[in-house]
Amino acid sequence: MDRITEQKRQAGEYAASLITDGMIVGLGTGSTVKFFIEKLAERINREGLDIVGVTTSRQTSSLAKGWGIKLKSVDEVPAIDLTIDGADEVDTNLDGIKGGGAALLFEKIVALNSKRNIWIVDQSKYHDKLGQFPLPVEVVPYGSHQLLKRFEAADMAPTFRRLPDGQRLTTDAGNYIIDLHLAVIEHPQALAYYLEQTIGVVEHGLFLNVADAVIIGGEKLVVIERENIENH
Ligand SMILES: O=C[C@H](O)[C@H](O)[C@H](O)COP(=O)(O)O
Repeated sequence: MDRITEQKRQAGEYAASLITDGMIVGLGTGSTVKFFIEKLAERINREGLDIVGVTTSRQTSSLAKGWGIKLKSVDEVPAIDLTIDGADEVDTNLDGIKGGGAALLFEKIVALNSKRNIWIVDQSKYHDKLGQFPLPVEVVPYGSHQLLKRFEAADMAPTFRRLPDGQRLTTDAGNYIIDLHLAVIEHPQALAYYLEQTIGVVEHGLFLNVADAVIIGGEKLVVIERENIENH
């Protein structure tokens, strides 16, 4: 296992130790969450925990089902106690970019219906400012080429997310993803507002003020709580 994968495993497995009996748990998407789900399934079987999972993608649903985790949709539960999810980039305010796995829309819906959100990442994703990771924007297919031209005109270096065969990727909700190659995002709130006002944009990958804590794998595991951040 390479260093990054090992850090993902470490963060994911630690997150599984935070789940307690009776919880309704949001299950994020991605390679880090995979370690969390595997460890959680192990605990459910070994300790007989009564856990209900709420998934954020088809990929996670099939993974969790494979491990025998009981699942409900976000609309079938009163609220989610805790969601564990990955992130593509996290800054020192615990704001983040998500959607590298194209699951941003359902991830945001699950996150906003969760009492608490914890992200699990490896060290390479923790930066002073966001933007090194291209910002995913989920868009309605109709008019999406016009939207791409609009982002081009705004110097946002947009590209349609494509599958290896060159076809445009379609999300679980049937939309396209446009990735914005911004290099650095100086004003995340303003950018989020601009995208939210843009017709045709369904959702964007800026998750601002969402994570309550971030677990960073590494030689020494680091847990950063939002309430302990200076400018919180
Ligand atoms: O759409 C995908 C999600 O936002 C993932 O949580 C994110 O891409 C991180 O994935 P990974 O743990 O595979 O790096």
